[in-house]
Amino acid sequence: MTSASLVEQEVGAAAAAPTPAARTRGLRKVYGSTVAVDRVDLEVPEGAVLGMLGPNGSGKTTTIRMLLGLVRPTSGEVELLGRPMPESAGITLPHVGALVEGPGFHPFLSGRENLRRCASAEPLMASGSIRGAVSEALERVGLSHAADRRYRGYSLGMKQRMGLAAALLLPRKLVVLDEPTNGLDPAGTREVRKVIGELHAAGTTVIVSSHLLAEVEATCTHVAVLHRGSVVAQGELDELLEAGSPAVVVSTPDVQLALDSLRDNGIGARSEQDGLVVDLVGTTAPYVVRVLVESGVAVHEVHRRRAGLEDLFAQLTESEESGDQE
Ligand SMILES: Nc1ncnc2c1ncn2[C@@H]1O[C@H](COP(=O)(O)OP(=O)(O)OP(=O)(O)O)[C@@H](O)[C@H]1O
Repeated sequence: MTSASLVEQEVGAAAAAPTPAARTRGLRKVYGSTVAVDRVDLEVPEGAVLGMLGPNGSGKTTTIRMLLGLVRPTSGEVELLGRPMPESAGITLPHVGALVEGPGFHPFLSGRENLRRCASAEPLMASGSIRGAVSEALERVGLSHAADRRYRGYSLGMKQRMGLAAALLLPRKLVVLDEPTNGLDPAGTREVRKVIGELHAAGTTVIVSSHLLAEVEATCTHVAVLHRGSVVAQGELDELLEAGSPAVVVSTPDVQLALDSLRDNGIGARSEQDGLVVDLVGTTAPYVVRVLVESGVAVHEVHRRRAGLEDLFAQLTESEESGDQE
């Protein structure tokens, strides 16, 4: 291959690299003596559903606010849809739907009237589409029945649904939801899950912060775990779960014999509901099976155990002197 064609190939590869929907570099926010966010390098691929996880006070909301240009970083950079924030807010934000704390609806207007006001303020909304878009958004979040009641009388969950409806008024490239299931009943939580699934299917990138690990595990393709203002893990959910605490589950009637022989060989194991869980730290599955078989243990089945998000989260955030501000 000539050097010219090599250069062409490299240029082509660089041009083909997709721009992340959101990216931060060295993001930091300090409030007085509190470092709310520190050295955060976040990368949210286009089309991903990224779950932002972290204990209370770990910096999720502050990071989201900086992404949206609502809070100016002390230092570091934010790019949203390939453009710097907050400088490009005017161009970028019409393509971004956001549910963040305190959406500021008018208490004496109905839900429908409030959403009409939001819709008329949307630069990309054609005035002839407002009526239909508002009804559709109300329907999607399950608020149609209460649409003509005053916002003031809405419950916390209904107010949360209104915020979500405002984020969904238009097709967006990116939707950012800060704790969208806060205050919602189980039906509301299921609806949020459904909405996230629909957004994902339509190719919209979603960033969602949550305390509900099961929700994140069920809805997200990627996760970023924050701890004390810093990202301690991020990437594809499946890959992170594969990498976390490798173990195999062994089905055997000879549990005690198995535990004894593994212990004698320096291998960690414990009996759990679904079988004998053997840690693969410093050992391999074939070696474990050999030890068991040579000790006379009847091995009926062996399968790899994937760590749950809850285990991974605990490993990452319950460090030594973890003084989390719960
Ligand atoms: N406006 C502010 N002024 C002073 N301190 C702030 C401000 N906003 C956030 N903080 C502090 O920054 C840290 C991170 O807060 P943040 O709200 O980003 O965390 P979080 O992960 O969203 O928490 P939670 O899960 O409780 O909502 C906390 O110590 C918080 O007290």
